[in-house]
Amino acid sequence: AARHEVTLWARDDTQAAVLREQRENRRYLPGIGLPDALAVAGGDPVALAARHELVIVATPMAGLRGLLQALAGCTAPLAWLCKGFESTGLLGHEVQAAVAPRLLAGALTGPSFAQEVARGQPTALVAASSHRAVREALVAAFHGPGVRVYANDDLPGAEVGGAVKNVLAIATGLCDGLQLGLNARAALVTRGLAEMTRLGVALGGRPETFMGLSGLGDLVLTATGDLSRNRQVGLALAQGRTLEQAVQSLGHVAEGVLCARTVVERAGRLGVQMPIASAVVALLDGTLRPQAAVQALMGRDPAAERA
Ligand SMILES: NC(=O)C1=CN([C@@H]2O[C@H](COP(=O)(O)OP(=O)(O)OC[C@H]3O[C@@H](n4cnc5c(N)ncnc54)[C@H](O)[C@@H]3O)[C@@H](O)[C@H]2O)C=CC1
Ligand SMILES: O=C(CO)COP(=O)(O)O
Repeated sequence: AARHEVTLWARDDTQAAVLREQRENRRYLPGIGLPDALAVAGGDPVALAARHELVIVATPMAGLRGLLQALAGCTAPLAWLCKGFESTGLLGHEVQAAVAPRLLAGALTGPSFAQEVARGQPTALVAASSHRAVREALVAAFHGPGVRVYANDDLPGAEVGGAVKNVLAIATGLCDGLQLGLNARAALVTRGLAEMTRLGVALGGRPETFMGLSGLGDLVLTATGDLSRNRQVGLALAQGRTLEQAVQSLGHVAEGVLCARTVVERAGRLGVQMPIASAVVALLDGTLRPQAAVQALMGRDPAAERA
């Protein structure tokens, strides 16, 4: 908003009025004032999008389909921020191909806790899209003193990284909550990266994407940073809380909880092995206790180290 004319759109008109009056999102981003220059609107998103040069969709995965459907005729470049698989089993670009194939679209992703971005702390992101116009619009809008934006045309790879790291952050939260040690955490992150890469390549991503900001970068941030909601779920489960309690006390979306099963099912259909993600599914289901999950992962047969 310091460099461009920006409108924040809220799907609920009452909420838009509250944001306009309080200049703060007290429920979801407390303590961070909205810049004076930022306009806040409710109403029709289609008419609003038609008056802007770039559209950013900042819903959870569950809200992406509806908004893309509404904005299907939009001619401005559009990018979503959500990271996960939809409950149908689709990634964001697959949802878009189904409901709004003509959009010039992509994802803005990478290691970026919202609170730190909002405070202007240094952050590096990835503008992922097969469309050059989208990559360039995202770099032009966001690249600046506080944010570096790298362009990548591998949208499937960037999306798999953002989705799978959430599931792996639940595992590392559990690992740390159970005090299994720093060796165990490093092993989980590294072998988790191998799982992410295997699935991502099978879904059309390029191997090097997983070594970049949207893969390794976001995995390191989310698996080790206590601001992560997915990691917090793992920590809460380690304290003996039920999944319901862990999710309720969070008060925010934890996409890894919602898509862990989908990740493992899609991997299964492609013949991709994901032992850590599978253990997370069993832990979330309550069919495996944490100690049994550790034994199961450590008891696997020896294997050659490769992705
Ligand atoms: N918070 C963070 O640091 C980051 C979050 N993300 C991703 O962005 C997405 C949203 O995350 P947050 O805003 O942090 O979650 P949040 O739980 O803090 O806020 C969710 C927001 O989405 C709205 N919402 C909920 N269901 C909706 C629906 N069906 N349709 C439209 N809007 C809906 C809520 O009213 C609320 O404003 C997630 O996919 C998350 O993985 C990505 C990068 C960083
Ligand atoms: O994606 C994120 C940081 O890049 C936020 O992760 P959480 O959703 O686990 O908080």
